[in-house]
Amino acid sequence: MSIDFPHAAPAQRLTVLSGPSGVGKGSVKALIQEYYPWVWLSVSCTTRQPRPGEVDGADYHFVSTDQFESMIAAGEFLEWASYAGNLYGTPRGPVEERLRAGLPALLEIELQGARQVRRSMPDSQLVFLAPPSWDELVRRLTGRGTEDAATIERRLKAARAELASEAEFDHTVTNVSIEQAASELVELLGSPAIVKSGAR
Ligand SMILES: Nc1ncnc2c1ncn2[C@@H]1O[C@H](COP(=O)(O)OP(=O)(O)OP(=O)(O)O)[C@@H](O)[C@H]1O
Ligand SMILES: Nc1nc2c(ncn2[C@@H]2O[C@H](COP(=O)(O)O)[C@@H](O)[C@H]2O)c(=O)[nH]1
Repeated sequence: MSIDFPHAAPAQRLTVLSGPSGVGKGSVKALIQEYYPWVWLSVSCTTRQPRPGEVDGADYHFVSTDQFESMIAAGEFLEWASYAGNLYGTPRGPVEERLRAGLPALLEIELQGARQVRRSMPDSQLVFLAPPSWDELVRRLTGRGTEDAATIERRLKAARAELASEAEFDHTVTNVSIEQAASELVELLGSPAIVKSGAR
């Protein structure tokens, strides 16, 4: 069944969540998946090795560098970037399908990718997830315990540039608590779209 109200939800647009490594993007995303299941999240491709507990196809599509490069050549990415020694990209098809159906979509990506989306889809809204302080960011990134010292150093170097880019974003959400940040982000996504037939 398809319902067409005269004042149906406006055409949905893409929302991009970005912010420095360790700020809590993944944590906010996980809470949104659990408590706001109507929010659709893109699953990225990456050449990085899975962390313990990460599931292929759910957290990421873990691919080889050859596979990733073939996807670039075939134009399969909406955006992609090299970040801290690995490649990351958003598969174009699922996002475009979602937006064509008039449903909101959320990407969690780093700064270079956010800039590409801004250029190719100027209608998208860019949300910056900020840490309460630099010291807290360092604490979160090191406390996660998933990267070695050299990788943490690389990510903190990138974080300085990412923090300096905040003014390029449409909105800032400060991640004081995961629940508060998730709720502010969901507010920015707008109310759940009217679900059309066949779309979830
Ligand atoms: N509001 C918060 N308060 C305290 N700790 C937090 C908060 N948000 C996230 N954390 C913790 O900070 C660490 C980093 O969080 P997370 O992995 O979600 O960051 P990220 O932005 O996704 O990082 P990356 O970009 O490197 O993947 C985790 O150990 C997480 O539990
Ligand atoms: N440009 C893109 N960046 C992405 C994508 N998927 C994730 N990311 C970002 O990469 C870093 C590192 O992630 P991690 O899981 O290795 O810690 C982080 O900032 C992610 O937001 C993507 O498809 N494109």
